[in-house]
Amino acid sequence: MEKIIVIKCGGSMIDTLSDDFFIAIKKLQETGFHPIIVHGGGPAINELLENLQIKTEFINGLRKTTKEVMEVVEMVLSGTITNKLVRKLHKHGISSIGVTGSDGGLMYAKPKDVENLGLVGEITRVNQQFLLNLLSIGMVPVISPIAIGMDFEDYYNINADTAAGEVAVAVNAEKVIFVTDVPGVLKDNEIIEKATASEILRFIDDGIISGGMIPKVMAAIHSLKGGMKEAMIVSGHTPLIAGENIIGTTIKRELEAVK
Ligand SMILES: Nc1ncnc2c1ncn2[C@@H]1O[C@H](COP(=O)(O)OP(=O)(O)O)[C@@H](O)[C@H]1O
Ligand SMILES: CC(=O)N[C@@H](CCC(=O)OP(=O)(O)O)C(=O)O
Repeated sequence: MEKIIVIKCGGSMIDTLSDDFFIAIKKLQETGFHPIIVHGGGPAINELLENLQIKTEFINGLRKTTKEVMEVVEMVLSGTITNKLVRKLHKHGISSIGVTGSDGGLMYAKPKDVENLGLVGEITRVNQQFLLNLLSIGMVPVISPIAIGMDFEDYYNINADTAAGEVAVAVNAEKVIFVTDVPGVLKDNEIIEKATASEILRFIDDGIISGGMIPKVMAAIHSLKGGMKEAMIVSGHTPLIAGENIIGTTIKRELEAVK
């Protein structure tokens, strides 16, 4: 299937997404694109953990996930946030369906580093056909980044940027767009409009890119290596289909970027 766009909605801005965002998704569909949404929800998970007085900590941008934390992560991501997004999409006339890694065996994972990160997973397989089937009937899949273990019992917390990158590679997407709370990758408060993978890696080394921006750019680089043409990082307040004038950071493969 052609013209698949993976859109990752960061938890940092899910509650402030404007009608324009959903109108843009509708327009994408009307112009022949097949959007897939992968969502995060870090801030909402933090809030519920705090209310429940469960301690949480991040190691290199990943949440150390005990069994107790995992229950909250699944509750917030696959319960509250997926359904919130699906309702908003339907309100804007977009047929959508919320799925987690368990649905249709969508995403399998193995532990990334049990000792230090507990139930944080590394995706081992994405069921591409399941997603293509949903797209072929005009559905927008809204994916919660929880994956299942090969034993069908364990389940894992996946960083949503990483999940979006893996989904993009699996369905051979044209593009992945990371929608977040900043207007792109910033350097000295200015948006870096275009960058290659190697420039991005240098920005990480130099400390220009840090924290939550790291999994985004790493997922972008992973999907470019997997064959995708370009990845973008944009603000949730930027109209997604402003064509050539879309404001944000575009990351391309090396050869294309120098053209
Ligand atoms: N160079 C950079 N440019 C822009 N944002 C950056 C940069 N380095 C670190 N960040 C941080 O990354 C954050 C976005 O990541 P994150 O908070 O995880 O958002 P989301 O919930 O959308 O995934 C920004 O709010 C900013 O604090
Ligand atoms: C392993 C890991 O860190 N998982 C994330 C999943 C949600 C997420 O990635 O949300 P954002 O996109 O809002 O950051 C977490 O537990 O917060």
